[in-house]
Amino acid sequence: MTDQTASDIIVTKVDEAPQLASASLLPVIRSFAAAAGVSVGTRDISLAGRIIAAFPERLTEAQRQPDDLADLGRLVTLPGANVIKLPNISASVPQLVAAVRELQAQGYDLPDYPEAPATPEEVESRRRYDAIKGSAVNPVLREGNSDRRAAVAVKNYAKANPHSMGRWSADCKTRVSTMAQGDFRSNERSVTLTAAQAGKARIEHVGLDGTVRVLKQGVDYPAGTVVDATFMSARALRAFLAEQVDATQAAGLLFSIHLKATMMKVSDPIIFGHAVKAFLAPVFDRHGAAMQAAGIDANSGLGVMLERIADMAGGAAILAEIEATLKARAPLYMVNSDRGITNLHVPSDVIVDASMPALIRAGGKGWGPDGKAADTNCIIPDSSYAAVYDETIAYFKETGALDPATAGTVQNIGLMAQKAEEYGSHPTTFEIASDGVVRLIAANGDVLHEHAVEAGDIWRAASTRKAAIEDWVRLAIDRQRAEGCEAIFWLDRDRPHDAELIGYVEPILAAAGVTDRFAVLAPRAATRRSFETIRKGGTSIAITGNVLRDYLTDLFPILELGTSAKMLSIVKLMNGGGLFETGAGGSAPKHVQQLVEENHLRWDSLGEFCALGESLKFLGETTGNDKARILGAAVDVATQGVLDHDRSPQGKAGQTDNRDSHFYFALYWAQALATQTESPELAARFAPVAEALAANEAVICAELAAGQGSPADLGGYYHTDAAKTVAVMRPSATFNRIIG
Ligand SMILES: NC(=O)C1=CN([C@@H]2O[C@H](COP(=O)(O)OP(=O)(O)OC[C@H]3O[C@@H](n4cnc5c(N)ncnc54)[C@H](OP(=O)(O)O)[C@@H]3O)[C@@H](O)[C@H]2O)C=CC1
Ligand SMILES: O=C(O)CCC(=O)C(=O)O
Ligand SMILES: [Mg+2]
Repeated sequence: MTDQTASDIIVTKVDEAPQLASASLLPVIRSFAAAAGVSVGTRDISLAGRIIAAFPERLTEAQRQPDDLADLGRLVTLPGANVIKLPNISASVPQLVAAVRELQAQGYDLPDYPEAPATPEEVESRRRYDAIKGSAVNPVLREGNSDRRAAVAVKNYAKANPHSMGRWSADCKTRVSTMAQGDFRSNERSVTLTAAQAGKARIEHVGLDGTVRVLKQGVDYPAGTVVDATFMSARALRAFLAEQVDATQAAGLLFSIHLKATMMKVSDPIIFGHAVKAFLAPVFDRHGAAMQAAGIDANSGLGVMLERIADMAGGAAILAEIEATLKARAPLYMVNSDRGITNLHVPSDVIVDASMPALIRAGGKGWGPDGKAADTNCIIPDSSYAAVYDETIAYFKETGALDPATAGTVQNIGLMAQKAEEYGSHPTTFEIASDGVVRLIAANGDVLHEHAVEAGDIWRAASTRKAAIEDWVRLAIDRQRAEGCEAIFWLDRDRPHDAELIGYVEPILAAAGVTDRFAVLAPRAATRRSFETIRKGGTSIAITGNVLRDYLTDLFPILELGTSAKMLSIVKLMNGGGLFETGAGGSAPKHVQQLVEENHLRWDSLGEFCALGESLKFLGETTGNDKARILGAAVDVATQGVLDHDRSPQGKAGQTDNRDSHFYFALYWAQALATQTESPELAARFAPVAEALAANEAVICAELAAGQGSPADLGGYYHTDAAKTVAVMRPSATFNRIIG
């Protein structure tokens, strides 16, 4: 087989809830896979693992870890790649700092995260930490476009067992507020590169006095690349936010801001910082300079700010002013009202793809400081995609909530490969230092884009490669052919970038003779059409760019299935391999908190089961290992069994949890293998396993339940203690013995 460095399948080691779940599930997978001669390796892409790998020279031999992310980034470009990717933390600065502190406390001699690097050593540490920050993993691994949908069994289960939905009342005042001018959408320019313009481009800033400063050079754009440039005007953003602070209060709504500070790791923390400053404007007017001198950065959020101010001379007075300002303003949308954590505390606590659907599912309600649900002003500064949520809310106000018992489904084909579009733009995003002009200049000297900018503006270039676009359209054609249903390219002819994409899409559809099977609609119209289709029980394929891939694969699943954790998420790698993502959601920090408090893990591994089935079947196809294929088909049966018998985790201690669901998954998997007839050898091997698991069900369940209800010790959060984690996640000696 190809170079997977000796393993047939690689499973990523990640963070938080999915990592805890892996501690229980991976031994089952390894044990079963061995029967088909399939080896399952791991690569550590956790936040802690990536931090450790970045500072080998400061660590002991025993502490050091190789750079597994770099290794995986190489693997996914090989034809034989077969990777199961679990969700990992895309760290905001407060998360990164917390992880570093935890590792330091465990004896790792890591440098502090330098907020304001001064010495050459600090500049170097900051450079290494910046590479770890934000969404640093997904763009590296996603060497292909994405196909996310609910497996038929999962969708049918959701219809038969509909989750709760909040009610929409006609007088609901919840709304989306977005900028009308000066934002990324309004300033966008786009061009498709000619062969003459291909090569290494550069980005430069020309000051008002004519001084030229190169912001970035050697940006490699092959011919046919769609190259965009745009900027968010800081002046327009400040005016917009100030207006929203007042308008929210006048309308009697909760103030909320929804960004993607993780994936958009350069631009969105800055925008978040502007929101913190706008909300606390009186405090920043009076103490802004003093706070800045004390190294306080609003971009990291109110949480860190409050800690730091408490340490400042005269801090108590500033804290009192913050409290008074918060009282005088509109109430804030809360992350955790019991603990007083607001929307403005941490930039990565409210992430638009998950936060907006949760609010919409709740009937347009957010949580206020009083712990009660209330109508909310949802501020999404950039208007590029805000219309999707605005239209969704308008639609539900008109028609009432979606009924998951009868709703159809929206699948997604997402343009993601080769760091496509905005989600690949971090290295070419800049907070502008002074007024002037920013130019993007092609290798041949052509000025591709030019913008007059002011200090503080956020300028960025994004690119989308021809090969990635063509692959995406082909994937859409295949998917539409397989489903025979409505298929919509969510592209806006009036948006410069989308117009360039349409320039690719339409000729490819025409050449394939399938033009009539596809519609091209701007996001607002596509949103309405898709909801109308699924309300009638139909299926629609949303063919979208990278950002809408992310947003829609939480929005529709959360409304249709109650969660995006159950999504099938396949990335056909462009060089022939397969990347199987688990679910479409994140790493659920709230679940870890619950495990630590009461030893109940409500993480649902259904996404992992779906990914595992696909990965094994793919391995069977690509290597001719028929047993792997049979193992994969049996995974699908087991997944169905977990659903049919209601063995998915539930919310409260004492109910079925993640570990219980893994036992039942193993039981049904073994039974499916024991009863299949294609491989008598596998049947013979698994018959006694199935028998032993079934015979010991009561004992195993009792052993799994024994610790529930009391606190669990993992020996860490970002870097848990391996032995303690195993003890917590594999508490059934009987189950372990049978699997082992
Ligand atoms: N692919 C990736 O690598 C991704 C990583 N992330 C990262 O994840 C972290 C958290 O992001 P956040 O936006 O809070 O989103 P999450 O998806 O982690 O959490 C939102 C909520 O979704 C529910 N949920 C998600 N997954 C599951 C599951 N498998 N089983 C049961 N419920 C689930 C939980 O609801 P409830 O609490 O009601 O049970 C959870 O609180 C961030 O660090 C972010 O960067 C985010 C998205 C994708
Ligand atoms: O990489 C990230 O930060 C988040 C990815 C994500 O939300 C998604 O792919 O749906
Ligand atoms: Mg997402």
